[in-house]
Amino acid sequence: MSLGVRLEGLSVRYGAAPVLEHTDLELPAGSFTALLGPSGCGKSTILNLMAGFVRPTEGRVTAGSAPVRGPGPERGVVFQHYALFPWRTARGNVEFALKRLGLPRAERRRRALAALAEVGLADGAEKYPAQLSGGMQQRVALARALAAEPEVLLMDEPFGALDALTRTRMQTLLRELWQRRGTTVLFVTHDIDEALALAQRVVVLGGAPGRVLADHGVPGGPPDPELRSLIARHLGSD
Ligand SMILES: Nc1ncnc2c1ncn2[C@@H]1O[C@H](COP(=O)(O)OP(=O)(O)OP(=O)(O)O)[C@@H](O)[C@H]1O
Repeated sequence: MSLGVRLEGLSVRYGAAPVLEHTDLELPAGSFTALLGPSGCGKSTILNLMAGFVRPTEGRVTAGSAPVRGPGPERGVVFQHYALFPWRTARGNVEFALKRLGLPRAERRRRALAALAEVGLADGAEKYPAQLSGGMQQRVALARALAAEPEVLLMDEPFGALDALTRTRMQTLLRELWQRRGTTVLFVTHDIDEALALAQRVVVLGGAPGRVLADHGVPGGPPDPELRSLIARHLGSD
């Protein structure tokens, strides 16, 4: 199941300076969009608006046909820093996140174990975060988001702290999860190659206040160097 998300006429100010002004962005249900842009242009703000953590100064955020008024279990979030409870096991961390859904204990356990297996961490379920590598901890954070069976997955530089090999593995895992589940994905990254490897569409945000500078579909198949250099030009990093 998946849900489309739409930002319409969005303006956000933290204090006096606008971060976003009259921004529109739509994520069609089931799509995989990467959001690229220089530091401070408002990428996380867009993700946080969709997550319901930030309220717009002006404009509307909707998920499906419902206005977004705060966080909700249909919108899962994964950050760069996994924010796991060190005193809970991997399974305990995932189960704890399911408490707010009001599920019975046995169902929480079943879902936690299934989500950990889905991210390839069945064997690490009883380990504590300190016993897991960074990549494994990020798998737990991903399982925590997936266990609630979200229709939208909002990911803010989730692989930014991982080494190159682990990062590639996590990208493959995420692509498979998306193909299997059909969840709508927004993936914020600084890395053009990561955006092109993962997404069906790359949106480039820039300027102050931030706005959409470019919006490109990504054809499947081998990487397209022309598209890469076009996006790099929009980013000003060519
Ligand atoms: N809670 C806040 N209070 C005040 N200013 C904020 C707040 N959150 C973000 N900002 C400012 O809003 C601007 C956009 O921030 P945002 O985190 O959305 O950008 P970003 O593109 O995600 O940056 P980065 O790539 O560095 O994470 C920045 O100038 C930032 O300093």
